[in-house]
Amino acid sequence: MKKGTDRAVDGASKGTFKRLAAYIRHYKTLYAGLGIITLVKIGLSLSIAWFLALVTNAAVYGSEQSWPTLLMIGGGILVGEVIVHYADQVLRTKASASIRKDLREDTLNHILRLPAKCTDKHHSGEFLSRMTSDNQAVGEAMGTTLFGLISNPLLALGAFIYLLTISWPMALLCFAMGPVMILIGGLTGKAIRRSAAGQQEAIGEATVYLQDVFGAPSVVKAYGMERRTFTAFLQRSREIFGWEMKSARIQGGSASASAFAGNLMFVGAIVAGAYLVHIGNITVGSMLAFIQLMNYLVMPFTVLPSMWAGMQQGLGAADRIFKVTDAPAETEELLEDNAAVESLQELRLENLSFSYDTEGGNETENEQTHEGKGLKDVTLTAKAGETVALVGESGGGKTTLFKLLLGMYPPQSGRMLLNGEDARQMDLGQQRSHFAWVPQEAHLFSGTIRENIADGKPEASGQEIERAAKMAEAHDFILEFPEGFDTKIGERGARLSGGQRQRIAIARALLRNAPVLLLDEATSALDNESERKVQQALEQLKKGRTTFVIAHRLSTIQGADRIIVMEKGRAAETGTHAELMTLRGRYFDLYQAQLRETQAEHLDTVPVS
Ligand SMILES: Nc1ncnc2c1ncn2[C@@H]1O[C@H](COP(=O)(O)OP(=O)(O)OP(=O)(O)O)[C@@H](O)[C@H]1O
Repeated sequence: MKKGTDRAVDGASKGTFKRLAAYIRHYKTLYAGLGIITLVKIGLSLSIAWFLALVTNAAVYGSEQSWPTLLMIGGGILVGEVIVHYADQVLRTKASASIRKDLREDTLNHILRLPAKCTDKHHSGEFLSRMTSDNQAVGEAMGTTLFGLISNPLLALGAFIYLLTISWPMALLCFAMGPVMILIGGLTGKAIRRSAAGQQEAIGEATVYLQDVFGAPSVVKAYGMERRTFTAFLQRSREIFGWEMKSARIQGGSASASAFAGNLMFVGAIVAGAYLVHIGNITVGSMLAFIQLMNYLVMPFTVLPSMWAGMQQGLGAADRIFKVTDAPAETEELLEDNAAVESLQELRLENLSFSYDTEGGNETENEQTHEGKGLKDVTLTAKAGETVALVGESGGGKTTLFKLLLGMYPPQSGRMLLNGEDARQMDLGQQRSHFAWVPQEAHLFSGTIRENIADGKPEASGQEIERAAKMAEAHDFILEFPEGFDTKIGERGARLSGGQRQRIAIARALLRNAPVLLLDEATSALDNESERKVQQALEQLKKGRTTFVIAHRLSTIQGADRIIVMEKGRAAETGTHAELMTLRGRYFDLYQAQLRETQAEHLDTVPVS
């Protein structure tokens, strides 16, 4: 048993229930209706015992009730049962589904507003589990389980009161079995809760693992990872099985102990009832009613432990959901669609500094060990239409600079000025409306090509989308698909080539038409023809815009207005290609190294005749 699981179970507190009660309050009428139906259901159950006594006494002793009256009462009870069961089932499901819907929507609303510092740390599978299996568990707890927990004790109480009217010593004797049942439930309840939580955790881990595997089937195949993947999953699958068996054994033990106690009581009641009839203390009808009522008294105690476990499981799931929704969000509300601003004369960074380690909250430990994880004192100015190239070693901080420009992380010191206005004075949507970002991986969404391009500007007309596709050199290949712009591209664009995906991403950025373009160049991964097309598309995109480009091939950025060599988060060198070559520093070394590589490649490809 993992400690985390213990905490998750014990953490399912009154506070959690209070928070869920706030959701219930939105459906006061529905829950009040369900309360009434529960009472009617209990009344109907008890009336069956009463009816049993009436019919038996009519048969044995000939009572005042005529047979037609008895038939009408029986029919009435039956019709009532049908109506009440239907309403109960539908309304309980409605209650569950309503809570699940609200919670699901609130959870997504919050996840979408979480800052990058939080989303970077969590696996997307964890968020998915909160939205699906945990959501399901909470819904069940707040519907069927909650009303089961209310109606069963009420039914037992009703049966007890009725029993008192038949024979109070017997009623008290039966009720004395209650604590035995509660003891059995208490002994097993916690174990059931723990194994259920362990099971949920194991399922969560397996889901996260499978999500990674299913997300990259080609890598699994290319690296021959099938067996390893299968073996790794077997372990997880068997862990789930182990927890399930543990639950089954505990629940089996609990059920058989409860059944034994229940049967003992049942047999005892029949014998005692028969004796009371024999000595003329009660009628035969009362004895049958007594036996039926005893069922109502015993049954709740047998089902309550597993219902209580279900409630704890639901509260544990709610706790996990609330942990996500309690994480501070970066905005109060979901941002509006942030249409791009029209122009930007100047973007200026002044001594911008940022560290992932201090952002994570463990500054002292990491300050010496992870020097350079972030940005330090970056200062630069980019005017409208200028191109600033970021080059340098892997891990130098180039992507981090993009993240800060986009407001994914706040700078810890220094500032960013957009047309002289401090970005800290703007809301995040406003800040982001200055940028169009072409990430290294295209990050397309399932849906059609049209929908993906339109993500750049949701209200764009068909013509605008086609124009963007033409400028991005994507129009021709799009029309080669039978369904053209309405082609579904598959999960993350699986039906497109790498170059095609990038050109769609470029078309998306073109359509956005923002004054600053952030380009994480990934052309090195493409073949020459694709690269040429993507480069052409990029040239279109850069026209008239301020462009920040992360360049891996120095040959593509020689015309840049400014080249910045990033090293350990600092701008180690800044200048034009010519200036930096004259400087004979890091850029010069990088350039020479790439030149040698290119020449070696060229020599390798010259045919030997
Ligand atoms: N979310 C994160 N949390 C903690 N550290 C991070 C995070 N993202 C990046 N880093 C670290 O910050 C440093 C700078 O990373 P960054 O992605 O900016 O480098 P880069 O210059 O873009 O590298 P590359 O050229 O390889 O893409 C690296 O040491 C990296 O490990």
